[in-house]
Amino acid sequence: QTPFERLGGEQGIRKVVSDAVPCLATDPNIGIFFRGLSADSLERIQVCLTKQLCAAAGGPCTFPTTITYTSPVDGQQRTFTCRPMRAAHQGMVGPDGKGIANDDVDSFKACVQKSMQQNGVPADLQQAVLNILESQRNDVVDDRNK
Ligand code: HEM
Repeated sequence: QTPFERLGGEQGIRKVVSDAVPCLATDPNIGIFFRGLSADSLERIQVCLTKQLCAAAGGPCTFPTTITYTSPVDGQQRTFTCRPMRAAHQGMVGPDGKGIANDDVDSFKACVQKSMQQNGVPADLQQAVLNILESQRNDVVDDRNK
């Protein structure tokens, strides 16, 4: 079985991603970034992150890719092209005027891990997913914070 299959396919991954959102939105470190997002942006991130984890875990997805998602605002279908991690995260400005820092990535990973624990994902599989996230640290952390 691939990690993708063990995670319960795209549906299982989406569940883990969705269940991480309350943690992301209330995290003292990075919550402010997520609370400011429109409902549409929040939905897009979830679909894009699901596709990315699907691809990296051996599933039948590609990333970056164009997604179709249902807008939580009006229920209409929209398309959006998920960007590469560097393009999506560099230059973001938080309340302190700075971009994403190393400990922000730690907080992000902690929220995804908490969600995996809640969803009963086995420890070795949790580690595999965390490794996928970790491998993108350099693209996600703002160059100004290095
Ligand atoms: C390894 C860690 C991370 C991964 C894999 C990841 C993944 C993603 C993905 C797939 C998207 C959507 C791409 C797109 O908009 O085209 C996204 C967007 C975003 N990410 Fe991350 N992310 C990570 C870390 C972080 C951290 C630490 C923050 C902290 C604030 C963050 C904040 C955001 C925000 C605010 C957006 C929305 C950007 C927008 O709508 O313009 N991400 N992320």
